[in-house]
Amino acid sequence: MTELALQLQRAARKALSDRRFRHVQGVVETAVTLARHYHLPEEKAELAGWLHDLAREWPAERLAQEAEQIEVPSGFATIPMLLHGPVAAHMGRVEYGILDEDVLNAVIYHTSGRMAMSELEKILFIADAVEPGRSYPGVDSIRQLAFSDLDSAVLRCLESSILYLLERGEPIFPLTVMARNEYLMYTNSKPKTTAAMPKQGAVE
Ligand SMILES: Nc1ncnc2c1ncn2[C@@H]1O[C@H](COP(=O)(O)OP(=O)(O)O)[C@@H](O)[C@H]1O
Repeated sequence: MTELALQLQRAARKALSDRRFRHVQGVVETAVTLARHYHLPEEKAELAGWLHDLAREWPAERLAQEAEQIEVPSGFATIPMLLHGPVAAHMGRVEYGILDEDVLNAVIYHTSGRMAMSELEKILFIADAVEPGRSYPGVDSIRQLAFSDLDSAVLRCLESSILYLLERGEPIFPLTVMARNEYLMYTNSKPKTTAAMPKQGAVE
């Protein structure tokens, strides 16, 4: 593990409850495994994993206050819980000197997803949804799908997330819907994989 990864791991340990820290460990493990599988830089996947939830346990008011001081992509502030990604990316930049835009974007969009995600963004997005601690209908088939077809796995994660939000009567960030439509179109236009498509399921 690099010194920077170690620093971020310690920061996550300090900032998060035991339960959430275990989730973050699971995300790192899953993201690094996926990166290795797809021949992507494992070190970036690890950094993004340790960083992504650093502000996840901040109260909504603190996130909203912080978001006024920093640059946040448009629309995020309308759903305060989504701000934990952009806030963590800002911390990565100013407190830990992470300047890699791909790592920072993966962290910014790890909850919402977005259209045209980079491979690293997709990996963190999927890892957050399917790390070993996650349990919801369909999660096992998304886990398998992630190793054969990243885009289809992204689509299933987006749809699970949308279903979960609908069932709970929560607002849905428009970027998530736009991403779902794009990945739907994209995966429909690709030759079908043999991997089993999961049933609908909600992200916890
Ligand atoms: N695409 C989205 N649009 C709107 N709200 C969302 C979206 N994704 C997540 N949320 C909200 O943000 C909260 C935190 O999401 P997330 O970080 O994925 O949760 P978790 O604690 O399970 O990792 C969710 O419980 C939900 O209320």
